[in-house]
Amino acid sequence: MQDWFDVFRSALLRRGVPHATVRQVVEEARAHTGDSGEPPLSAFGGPEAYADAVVASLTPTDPGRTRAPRGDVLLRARGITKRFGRRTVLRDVALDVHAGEVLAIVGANGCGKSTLLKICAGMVSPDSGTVEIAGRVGYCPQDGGTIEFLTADEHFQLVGAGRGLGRADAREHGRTWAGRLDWADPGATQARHLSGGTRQKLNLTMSALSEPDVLLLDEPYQGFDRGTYLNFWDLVWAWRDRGRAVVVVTHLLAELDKVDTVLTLGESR
Ligand SMILES: Nc1ncnc2c1ncn2[C@@H]1O[C@H](COP(=O)(O)OP(=O)(O)OP(=O)(O)O)[C@@H](O)[C@H]1O
Repeated sequence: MQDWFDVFRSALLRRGVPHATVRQVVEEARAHTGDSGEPPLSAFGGPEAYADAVVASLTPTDPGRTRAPRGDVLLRARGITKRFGRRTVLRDVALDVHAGEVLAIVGANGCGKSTLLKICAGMVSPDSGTVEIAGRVGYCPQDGGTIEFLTADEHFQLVGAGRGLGRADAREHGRTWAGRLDWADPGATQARHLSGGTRQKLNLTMSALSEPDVLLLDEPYQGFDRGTYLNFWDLVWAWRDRGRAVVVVTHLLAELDKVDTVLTLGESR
């Protein structure tokens, strides 16, 4: 039987996608399934339909399409350079994200997407450059971020305390956000017993719970089933419509029609 990625590659070439782009898209799809362990058929659906979605996302969107009006810049980064040892991962990167804007960071594996997000979140220091944030920041990591022996409710209480919520209020807010991600009963299960996708729901719920002005999301949908994945984008658009600035690191080029702005690392914006 032909490999899913071979069929996908042929489907993209048949649709006239340039070879270099096909290579990048296939590599990114492979990386996504490699990271999540999910088979490509369940992650992306059929290769022909996914090729259609990728082609649609690569086609310039209708400029008349309605977008929420943009407000002030809530996240501004300038001259961000980061080296690990002798390798320069980020060189002079600049970024503006406005209130009411969703920006995607894309690029090849290892180009520094997660590093840039951590620098914006204040978790990693750049070698040079500045980050200015207006308001509160929420950060959802690609993995980790939960505490093994705490229950979901205890996570909500911990994060809620940071914004002055009492325990009961924090639990209620957390459960409401979890419900929007199809997670009906977060309650008393310790994080170590949650599936990978449910841990990501916990991470995302904690990011939302702090009611941030700027949301930094590092491939937050790993392990989500299709319904939760769609709910995730509804949430992102609801945040945008409420004037939040949202940054999503993604491997999936078919998502790019869901965002307002794309920053491709390694190229100018
Ligand atoms: N703490 C660290 N120490 C040394 N090298 C690091 C560290 N963090 C990241 N790197 C390296 O920096 C490069 C960029 O990593 P980063 O995780 O930011 O890339 P990415 O674009 O998010 O990758 P992916 O698409 O695979 O998630 C990689 O080569 C990685 O190995």
